[in-house]
Amino acid sequence: MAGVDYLADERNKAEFDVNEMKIVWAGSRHAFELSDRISRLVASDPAFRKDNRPMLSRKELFKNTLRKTAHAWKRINELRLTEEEANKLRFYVDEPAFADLHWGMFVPAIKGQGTDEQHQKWLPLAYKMQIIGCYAQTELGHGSNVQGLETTATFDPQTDEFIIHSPTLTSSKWWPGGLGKVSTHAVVYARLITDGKDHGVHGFIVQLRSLDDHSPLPGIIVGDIGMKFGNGAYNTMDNGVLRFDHVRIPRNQMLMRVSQVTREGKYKQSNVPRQLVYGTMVYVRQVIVSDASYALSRAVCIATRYSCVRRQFGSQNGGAETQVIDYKTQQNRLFPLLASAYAFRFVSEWLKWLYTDVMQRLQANDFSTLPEAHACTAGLKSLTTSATADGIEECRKLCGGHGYLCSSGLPELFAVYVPACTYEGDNTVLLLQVARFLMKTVSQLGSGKKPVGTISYMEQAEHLMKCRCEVQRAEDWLKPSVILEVFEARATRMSVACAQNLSKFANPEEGFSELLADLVEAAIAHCQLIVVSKFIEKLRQDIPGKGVKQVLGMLCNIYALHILHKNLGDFVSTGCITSKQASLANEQLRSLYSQVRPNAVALVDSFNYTDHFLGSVLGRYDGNVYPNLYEEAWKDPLNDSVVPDGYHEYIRPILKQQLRTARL
Ligand SMILES: CC/C=C\C/C=C\C/C=C\CCCC(=O)SCCNC(=O)CCNC(=O)[C@H](O)C(C)(C)COP(=O)(O)OP(=O)(O)OC[C@H]1O[C@@H](n2cnc3c(N)ncnc32)[C@H](O)[C@@H]1OP(=O)(O)O
Ligand SMILES: Cc1cc2nc3c(=O)[nH]c(=O)nc-3n(C[C@H](O)[C@H](O)[C@H](O)COP(=O)(O)OP(=O)(O)OC[C@H]3O[C@@H](n4cnc5c(N)ncnc54)[C@H](O)[C@@H]3O)c2cc1C
Repeated sequence: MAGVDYLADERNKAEFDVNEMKIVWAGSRHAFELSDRISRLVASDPAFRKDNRPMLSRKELFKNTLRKTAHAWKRINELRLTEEEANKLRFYVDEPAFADLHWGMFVPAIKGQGTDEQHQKWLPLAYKMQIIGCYAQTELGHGSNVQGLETTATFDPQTDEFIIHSPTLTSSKWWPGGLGKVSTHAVVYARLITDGKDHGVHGFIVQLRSLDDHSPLPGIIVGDIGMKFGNGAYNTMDNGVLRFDHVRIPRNQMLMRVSQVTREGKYKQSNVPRQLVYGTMVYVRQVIVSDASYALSRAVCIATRYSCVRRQFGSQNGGAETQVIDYKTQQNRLFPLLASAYAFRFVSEWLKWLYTDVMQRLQANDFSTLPEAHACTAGLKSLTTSATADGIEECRKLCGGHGYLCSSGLPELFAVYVPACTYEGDNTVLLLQVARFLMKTVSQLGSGKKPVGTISYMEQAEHLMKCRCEVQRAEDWLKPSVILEVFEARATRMSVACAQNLSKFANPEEGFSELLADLVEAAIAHCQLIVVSKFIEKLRQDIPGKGVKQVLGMLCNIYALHILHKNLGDFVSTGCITSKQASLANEQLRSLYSQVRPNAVALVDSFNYTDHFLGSVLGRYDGNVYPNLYEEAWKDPLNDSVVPDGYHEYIRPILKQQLRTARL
């Protein structure tokens, strides 16, 4: 029945103003209106259809992506979209493509590491897509260890050129998105060698393919690295392999903001930290945190709506069965994910602010906040992508058997999302960067150097090492000051314990290696504290709209108490809380689930996702799941004929043979 809203009752239960919540989720009224307009534009354009993706072969899939990307670019130009609008359009098209890397990494790498002159030359070409670029850093033999890259860029003073070379098989560039079949150019990371001296890894703009016929330039071998996890999914992207055989580029194609090579071949470093060479990664990690909130919210939206539609058991006198969302087990799995989606949204807003602030400081040669920005982007990228990948899979299970169908949208979402735990820095490797930052901070306590920003809580280390949680009743867990102190105490105690254990080793690096697992846990505790504290900070702001702040308060408490519940070992073993207080936290959590329950559908409606973007029969806005699921099944190519291809070759002979055997 078209037009019936099967979730209307759920929507009527909401205790807050959904329209105001949509604005909170989007970040501002402007952001909401823009996002709403662009999502509808994409959803109404048949060229952006995506429901056939799992059925396509790799070649068809890739060509389809090329077609969509070209169409998107056409629309962006026809409609004269701003950069913000164009980014949203690509987001709602929802198909990983070479353009993500062009806009997301190639352009930012040139902007961040290029000189003014290089900006003038390359950015206009890139902005008009007259060249298409990728970010070629990872190699077959090294990804995490950037300092271990092998590709060389050797300066030739005779010709004023660099010679880019892949000396070994393991030095082949391997993974860059957009490289395999599309990019005309790349920012290539290679060891800079002048006068026989190795100056470490630097970025170079290298042309890979002819701008006339797209063939690889002399000395370049380039191709796609092959099928990846899942059908459809990330296979729309041409992750590539690239080898150089003494390819020459002009000297002015080394990105020279951080360091320069003169005409004479002299290596000079600007008065900026060498880590700025890694600046594009910091930028993208911050974007990835924001994307985590979108990916998780999408899965949660599907699982929440479907959990209201789906009924199992509990029928009384022939009445309706129980909606599965009313089972406390379902709530205990789903509502923390709903809360996490909101928590990640708010922490990513803050991270974007932090990143912008660091960039402004860099312009003024103030590098003081760079280490914190690195630790926060690395740690939050790791925390949010791991939680999101696990959360999407949990949402699939929350949808029972139907969640396993591609038409649920969840298998593809998981397959597309899960590499986020690896790309832009393996999540464990990134947490170890946070751990280094924490150990450095602890070692400086009492030295007069004040910990600032997200680590400023360590200034109270003396208090946090011995404080006792004051919770006596379940409601005490609703006090933000109580939650903050407990999370700060846990993070401090775990870091200090690691530092104390490290100090027992004569060689600190050996100690670090031995304690890696504990260090990762301390880093997670610190990152979880950041997420909790930014949620609490958000709630201190003026948030208009009936009931909006109240329901966000519930989500904030669910996020914090669920983390506490899942990590009780940490909280109890460090003496931050007692086991009695742990059970009071659990009691409060159950009560919060009951409070959130009537608001669940409205909370996912607040994401304002179109059915096109969700791409899920189970998550449809109108909740009309069964007829559509039924109809969807018949669209499968296997159902094109009643008797399948292969019947005569393979099924019939078996059946006949069985008949003969039966007669014997
Ligand atoms: C708009 C849309 C955007 C994009 C589209 C989104 C998604 C597209 C999909 C996929 C894109 C994926 C792209 C990629 O994967 S690109 C490749 C990414 N590769 C990595 O992330 C590699 C990870 N490894 C590293 O980053 C580094 O090797 C390292 C682990 C950080 C170690 O570096 P190293 O030089 O050896 O440093 P250390 O000796 O450990 O530290 C020295 C010193 O430097 C500090 N440091 C390290 N990194 C940074 C940084 N980025 N910024 C600032 N400072 C940094 C470190 O803390 C240490 O400081 P000390 O004070 O302790 O000396
Ligand atoms: C879909 C996708 C897209 C990508 N796009 C790009 C791109 O556009 N451009 C680009 O340059 N690269 C890209 N990459 C590469 C990506 O950045 C790397 O794969 C990533 O940085 C991880 O590095 P690795 O593969 O070397 O992992 P490895 O470092 O080999 O990790 C293997 C295991 O070793 C562990 N490990 C490694 N080092 C340590 C350590 N020091 N301590 C403890 N444990 C450790 C890791 O935790 C992991 O479990 C992409 C990758 C994927 C999957």
